[in-house]
Amino acid sequence: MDSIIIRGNGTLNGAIPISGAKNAALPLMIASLLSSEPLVLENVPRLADVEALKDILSNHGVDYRVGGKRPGDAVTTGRRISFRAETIVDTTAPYDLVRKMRASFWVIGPLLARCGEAKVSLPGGCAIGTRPIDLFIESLKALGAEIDIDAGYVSAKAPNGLKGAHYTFPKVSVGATHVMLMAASLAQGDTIIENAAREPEVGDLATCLNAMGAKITGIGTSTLKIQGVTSLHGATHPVLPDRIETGTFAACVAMTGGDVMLQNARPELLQNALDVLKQTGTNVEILNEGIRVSRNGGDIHPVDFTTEPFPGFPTDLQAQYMALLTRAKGVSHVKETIFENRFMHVQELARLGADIAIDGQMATVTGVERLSGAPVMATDLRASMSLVIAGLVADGETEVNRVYHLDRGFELLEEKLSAVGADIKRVSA
Ligand SMILES: CC(=O)N[C@H]1[C@@H](OP(=O)(O)OP(=O)(O)OC[C@H]2O[C@@H](n3ccc(=O)[nH]c3=O)[C@H](O)[C@@H]2O)O[C@H](CO)[C@@H](O)[C@@H]1O
Ligand SMILES: C=C(OP(=O)(O)O)C(=O)O
Repeated sequence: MDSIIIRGNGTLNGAIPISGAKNAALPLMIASLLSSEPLVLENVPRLADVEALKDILSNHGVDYRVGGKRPGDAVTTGRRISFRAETIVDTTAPYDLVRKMRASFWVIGPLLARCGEAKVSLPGGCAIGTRPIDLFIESLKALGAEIDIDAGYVSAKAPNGLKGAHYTFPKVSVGATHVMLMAASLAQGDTIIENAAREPEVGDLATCLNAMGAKITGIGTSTLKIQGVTSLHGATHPVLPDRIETGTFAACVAMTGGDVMLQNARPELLQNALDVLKQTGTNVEILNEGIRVSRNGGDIHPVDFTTEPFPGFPTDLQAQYMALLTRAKGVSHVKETIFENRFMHVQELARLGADIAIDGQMATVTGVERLSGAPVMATDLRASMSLVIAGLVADGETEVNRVYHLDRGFELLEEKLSAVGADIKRVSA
């Protein structure tokens, strides 16, 4: 099995191109199930999750073609992929395919809306909490679906089509909002979704659906209004830049010091996280080309933050920022409110010399003078990345195992970090 070897070796300098967002690309790809015409996505990142979803969509009858980048496109890493679901050949998403990735469960929305039925295995995904599906079930029932859960599968039926409804989510859910948006786009009549997730990836999906002929208003707010239409057509849509990758590389530079331009990054997608970064003493400059992050010596200041739904601090950056704070001059507090089990990186950061105490949802991070390299492994994607960040300044060699987690969500990780001066390489055992 591959591992990543990092040697702490000083500052990072240069430029890193930001890829298309994993968490936008996945629901956009799933939206291709809603139309018999091609949905062309640009700037699709090369990630294990994208590959896994291609297999799942193929099983339903989606034909995909990978094209080159657009002429003149500044992004060198993304791809243009055309997805076409001319006919849906199978409305079942089997366990073997769905277990690899949580988002694959979301096919339930478009399959149900287009075919009147779907049978989807209960999902897998990052081991960060129990991750129930009650909000999906309740919101689809509000649209008139009949739902049955048996033998690890959710079977949904709407033989006479879905009907528009007024539904208020009792809790903000990104995935359940994606699914309800897709389902309501092809429902009869109007739907109002209240307490919808406002994450930029939800807005990206809604914008793409509108380009396909959907009628969605309120994009970017917590109230989405959808006028159902009878069919959707093809469209071309660029995947949003990855705000989590942006925040992650920003944390790398804050950790090592140096000066890096995050090309194509968009500050409005992670304002809260950039504000927290500034409080650590890191410079953040917004330029036409992207976001420039620099820190020239001096201490990392301690800071307190709490994860919250957008526009709050994203849970998907919690582990990476915690890694940064392990080297702060003083005590920081990190509160995780989205997932109940998202401190799995703490134990591994401790192996590198970090001083972190956990009490329920709160982690107290006491900065240390020095981290020292060791073999480590994490149980999820962002946790793995926190170990890479710590490894960038640790003395000696840090070996991060279970690299398949990183491959789910960080495109060309070693290439991008090596290009700005990090000593990082992948080795096969
Ligand atoms: C592929 C993708 O985009 N994944 C992101 C998505 O995950 P995902 O869409 O799975 O996360 P949700 O927003 O649904 O989860 C938020 C909270 O709601 C709870 N919940 C969710 C659904 C449900 O039916 N019942 C319920 O109780 C979850 O357990 C969690 O506590 O948003 C998360 C929160 O920003 C991110 O960390 C993930 O990276
Ligand atoms: C938690 C994540 O992904 P997933 O929802 O696919 O598990 C993530 O991207 O950090």
